[in-house]
Amino acid sequence: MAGQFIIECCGEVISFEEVKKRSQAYESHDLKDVYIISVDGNDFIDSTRKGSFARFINHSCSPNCETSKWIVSGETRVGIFAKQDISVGMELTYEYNFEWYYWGANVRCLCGAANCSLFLGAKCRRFREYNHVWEDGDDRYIVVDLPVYDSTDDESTPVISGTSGGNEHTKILNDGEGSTFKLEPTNSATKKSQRKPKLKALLQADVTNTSDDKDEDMEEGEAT
Ligand SMILES: C[S@@+](CC[C@H](N)C(=O)[O-])C[C@H]1O[C@@H](n2cnc3c(N)ncnc32)[C@H](O)[C@@H]1O
Repeated sequence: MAGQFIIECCGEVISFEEVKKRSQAYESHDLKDVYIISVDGNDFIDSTRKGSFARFINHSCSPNCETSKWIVSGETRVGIFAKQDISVGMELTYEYNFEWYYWGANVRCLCGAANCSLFLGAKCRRFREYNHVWEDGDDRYIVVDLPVYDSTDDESTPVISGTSGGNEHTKILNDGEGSTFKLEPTNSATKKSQRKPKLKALLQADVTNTSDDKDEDMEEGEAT
């Protein structure tokens, strides 16, 4: 049912400084998936090593769920809520609003939506600045020669530091732009000089709906 609470995003609550350290560590372990959500730019939820099942929800450009921040007993919590009626067996998805803090391999979006942006984070400013060339008098982008990571290439789940079921993350930030655009693969000679891929993007909860002082129990307990 639309508006229904589904699950809380739980994990380790960490600072941006810690996000940077962990992102580098995850990168060094060749962990490609991102499991870090920005709560407010200061606090981040990292569910790479521990967290709720929300960590397994994939992104879609046409999602059936959305994230929402709630203040519960003075503490900011992030929940996943249904945007529409969802039938049993349907995959849950939400819009990641990926943002890039560092340049890295681009992740091809596999959501399959008609309005798909083709790459995770394709709407954010840094992605566009790095990957696209503006055409004169045109507001479209041209995708240049990009390293692409396809998450379906991963056959096994990485293990981090002796923990089981480890996953990877890096970071994010919302773009706040939300413009629609078209991407055109090309081998254009206008390609920018290739920068060495370092870290990748982070993902942030869509925090458009903050509900204050709701003493709602979101069932999953406190973030660890
Ligand atoms: C929070 S995890 C989602 C769960 C992850 N797919 C898993 O199996 O553990 C986020 C990562 O999943 C992958 N992912 C999520 N949505 C995707 C999409 N629409 N297209 C491609 N990869 C996606 C990306 O690698 C992303 O960094």
